[in-house]
Amino acid sequence: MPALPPNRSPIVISGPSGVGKGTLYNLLFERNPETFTLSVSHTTRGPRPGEENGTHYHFVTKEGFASLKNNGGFVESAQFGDNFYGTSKATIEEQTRKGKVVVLDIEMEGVKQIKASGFDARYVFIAPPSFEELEKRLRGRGTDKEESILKRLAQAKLELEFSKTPGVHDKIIVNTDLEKAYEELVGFVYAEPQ
Ligand SMILES: Nc1ncnc2c1ncn2[C@@H]1O[C@H](COP(=O)(O)OP(=O)(O)OP(=O)(O)O)[C@@H](O)[C@H]1O
Repeated sequence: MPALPPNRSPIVISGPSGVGKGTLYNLLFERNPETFTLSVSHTTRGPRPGEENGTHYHFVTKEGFASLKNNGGFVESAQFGDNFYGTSKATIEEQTRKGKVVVLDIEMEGVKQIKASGFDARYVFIAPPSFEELEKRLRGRGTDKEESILKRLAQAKLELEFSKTPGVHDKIIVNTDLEKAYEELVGFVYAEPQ
């Protein structure tokens, strides 16, 4: 595998919760540590124990966040509960300048925003082999309460529907077998620019 893919534009990975996005891109990082990096988001929520500013998130005040947003500094942003989250253009540009291919893990509304912003990226959707298998993975992961699992499954229906919109994603990978899905992702990421 060459050290750097010929196309270095950021990769936006989306797909329903529990489909295996994190599992897949973590393999990409583990196996190619010099090449890829996960985009670091901004958030107004406070750091949890062990979280470092600049590594897990850029922790900012609500005022700081609002000012960045008003200046068009985010390619996408969202509010969850009382907290704001966003992906800053400057952060991605800085990580790209350091020679890394930036991977972004973005949910559906964020993908719509990024696409609307005209941001130059490659869009990959990770799909489950079936809805039943998605539910099995979410339950098998053992990290979510029943209420959260039901919410994620309801949202998954919308995401799967959206993924059928022509022209939104450059690549759709069905994550049936993890190694095969990984190979497909690598094949796409290292492909020559069209
Ligand atoms: N191909 C696969 N076959 C079977 N299980 C898988 C496969 N890929 C991932 N999994 C498992 O599915 C579960 C969900 O994976 P993961 O946490 O990576 O999903 P995610 O899409 O990143 O979810 P979220 O958006 O909620 O962070 C994990 O327990 C993971 O080990």
